[in-house]
Amino acid sequence: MRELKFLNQFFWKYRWRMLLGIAFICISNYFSVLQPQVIREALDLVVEQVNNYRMYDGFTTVGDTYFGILSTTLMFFAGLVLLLALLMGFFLYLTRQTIIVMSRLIEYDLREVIFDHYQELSLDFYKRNNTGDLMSRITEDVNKVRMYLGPAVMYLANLVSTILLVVISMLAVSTKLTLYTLIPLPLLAISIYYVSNLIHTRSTFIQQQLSKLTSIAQEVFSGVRVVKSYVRERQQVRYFAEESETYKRMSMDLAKIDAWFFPLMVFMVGASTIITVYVGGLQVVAGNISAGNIAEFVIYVNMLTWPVTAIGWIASIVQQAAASQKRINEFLETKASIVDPAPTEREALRGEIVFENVGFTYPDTGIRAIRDLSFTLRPGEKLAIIGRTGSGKTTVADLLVRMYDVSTGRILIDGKDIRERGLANLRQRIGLVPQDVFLFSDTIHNNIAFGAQHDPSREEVEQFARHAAVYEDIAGLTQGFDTLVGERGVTLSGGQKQRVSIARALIKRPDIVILDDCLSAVDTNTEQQILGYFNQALADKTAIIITHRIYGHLRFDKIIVLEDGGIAEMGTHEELMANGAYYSEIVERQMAEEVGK
Ligand SMILES: Nc1ncnc2c1ncn2[C@@H]1O[C@H](COP(=O)(O)OP(=O)(O)OP(=O)(O)O)[C@@H](O)[C@H]1O
Repeated sequence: MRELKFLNQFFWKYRWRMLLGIAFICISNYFSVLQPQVIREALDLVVEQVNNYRMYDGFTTVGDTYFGILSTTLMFFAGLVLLLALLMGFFLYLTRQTIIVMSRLIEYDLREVIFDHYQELSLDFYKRNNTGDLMSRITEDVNKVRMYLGPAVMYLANLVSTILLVVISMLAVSTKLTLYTLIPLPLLAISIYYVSNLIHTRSTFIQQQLSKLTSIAQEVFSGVRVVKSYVRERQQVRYFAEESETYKRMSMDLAKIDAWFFPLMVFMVGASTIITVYVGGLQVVAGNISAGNIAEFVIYVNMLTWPVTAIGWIASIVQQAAASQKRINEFLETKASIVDPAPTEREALRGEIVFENVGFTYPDTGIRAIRDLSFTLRPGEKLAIIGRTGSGKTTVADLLVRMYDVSTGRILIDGKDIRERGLANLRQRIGLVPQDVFLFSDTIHNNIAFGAQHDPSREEVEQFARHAAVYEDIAGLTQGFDTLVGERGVTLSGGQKQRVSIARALIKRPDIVILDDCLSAVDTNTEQQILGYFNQALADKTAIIITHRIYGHLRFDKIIVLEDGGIAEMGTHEELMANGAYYSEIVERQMAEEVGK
C-alpha cells in the first residue's frame, strides 16, 4: 500500500471537497437509519389499534373511531418515510457530486502529471518501453487508481457510517438480538473478498487477451496491403478466430465465478433474516421487544448488506489500485538521462561545430556506432556525410541535438560543450529533418506551423512550403493547406511527406540545419530547387546534409565518408575524387546512372 502514498498530495489538494462528501454521506445515512424506526412505530401502532379494535368488538362506533385514527396516523407515517427517503436521496446525490467529482479531478491531474513527465524523458526511455505499455499506464492504470480515489473512498465512508449508525440503533433495542443478527455478516465479507479476488484475476487475463485481440486486428488493418498481396486473409481470419476462442473461454470462466456473487449475498442475508425472526420472535414472546422491532431489524440487516459486501470489493479495488500506482510510480521515478542545465537560456548560435574524438555506444544494444570522430565546421560551412547503411550517420545527427550524450570525447558548438548549453535552446536553434518522417494526423498547415516559435500566418506557411518545393503539390489538393493528413485524411507520397517535414524545420528559422537523408524520395528537379534555397537563403547557416547521393548543385566545404562510425575519408569534392576510394566510386556510379537515363 506504500505505493498509494503518492496520491495523498491530491487528497490534500481536494480535502474540503472530500470532507464535505463524507459529511453528506453521514447525513444521508442518518436519514436512512430513521426509516426503520418510523416503520417500527407504525407497525406497533397497527398491532395496538387492532388489539384495541378487538377489545371493543361489537361497539361499531368506537371501532370506527379507532379505524379512523389508525388510517390517518398510517398516512402520516407513510408521508414521513417518503420524506426521509427523499432527504436520503438528496444527500446521496450531493455525496456523488463531491466525492466522485473529486476523483475525476484527481484523475485529470494525475494524467497531466504523467504525460508531462513522459514528455521530459529522453529517447532511450522510449526505446526501452513499448508504446502500448506507456499508453496503458496513462489510461487503464489511471482508471484503476481512480476507482480507489472515488468509489472506494465513498463506499468506505458509507460502510463506516452505516455500520456505526445501524449498530448503535440495533443495540438500543436489544444487545442479544444484535449479536445474533450480525453473526453471518463477517462470513459474507470474507466470502465476497475471495470471490472478488477471483473475479479480478480472471478479469486481468481477459483484459490481456482483449488487448492481444485488438493489436492483432490493428496490425492486420494497418498492414492490409501486405496481407492482401500475399493472399493471407484466410490465415489471418483463422488466427483471429483462435484468439477469439480463447477470449470466449476465459469470459465463460469469469461468468461462472460471477454467478456465485449474488446467490452468496442473498444466502447470507437470508440467514441473518431467519436468525432475526427466530431469536426476535422468542424475545417478543418473552416480552422484551415489540413485534415492530423485528421488522425494524429485518430492515437493518438489509441496510447492512451492501456496505458489508463492499468490504471485499473495496479491498480488491485498493489492491488493484496499489498495483497500478506501482506501475505508474515506476515511470514517474525514472529520471531523464538527458538533463537541461540551463532551461532559461536564449542565445542564437553562430554555427561553429567541433567534434573532438567523439565516441558513442548505444547503451541498450552495446553497438559502438561512433568511434573517435573529429572534425570542425566553421559558421556557414556546409558538410555532407556519406557512408554505407549502418555506418553511423544518423547517430551523428542525434548526438548533435542531444537525443543521446556522447560516451567519450565532446561536441562543441561556438566553443562550448553542448552538455553545458541550454537543451531547449539548442534544439530550438537546430533544424533537424529526421530520416523517418513523422506527420501528425492534422492539417498540412498545422504540421508545418508546428515548427514555428509563434503562430505563423498562412502566408508564412505557404512561403516555407515553397522553399521546401512542396507548395504546388499542396495547392493542387482540394482543400489545400487545410487538407488533413494521416489516418483520417489523405495519404501524402513519401517525397511529399519529406518536403512537408523540411518546411516544418525551415519555418523554425534555425541557426544550424541538419537534413538526414530526407531527399531520398524526391526527383532531381525538386532536389535542385530545395538545395538552391540552401545555397541562397541559408548561405550563412551551417548545414549538415546526410545523404546516399552526391548533390552536384550544392557546393560542400567538407565531405566526410563514414565507415563503421569512424572517418574513412574527409576533404573537399576534388580531394576525395583524387583519392579514388568509396566517394569517387559512388560519384562515378551515379554519373553513369544519370548518363544511362
Ligand atoms: N536506437 C538504437 N539503439 C541501438 N542501436 C542503434 C540504434 N540506432 C542505431 N543503432 C545502431 O547503430 C549503428 C549506426 O546506425 P545509424 O542509424 O547511425 O546508421 P546510418 O548510417 O544512419 O544508417 P542508414 O544509412 O541506414 O540510415 C547501426 O549498427 C545500428 O544498428
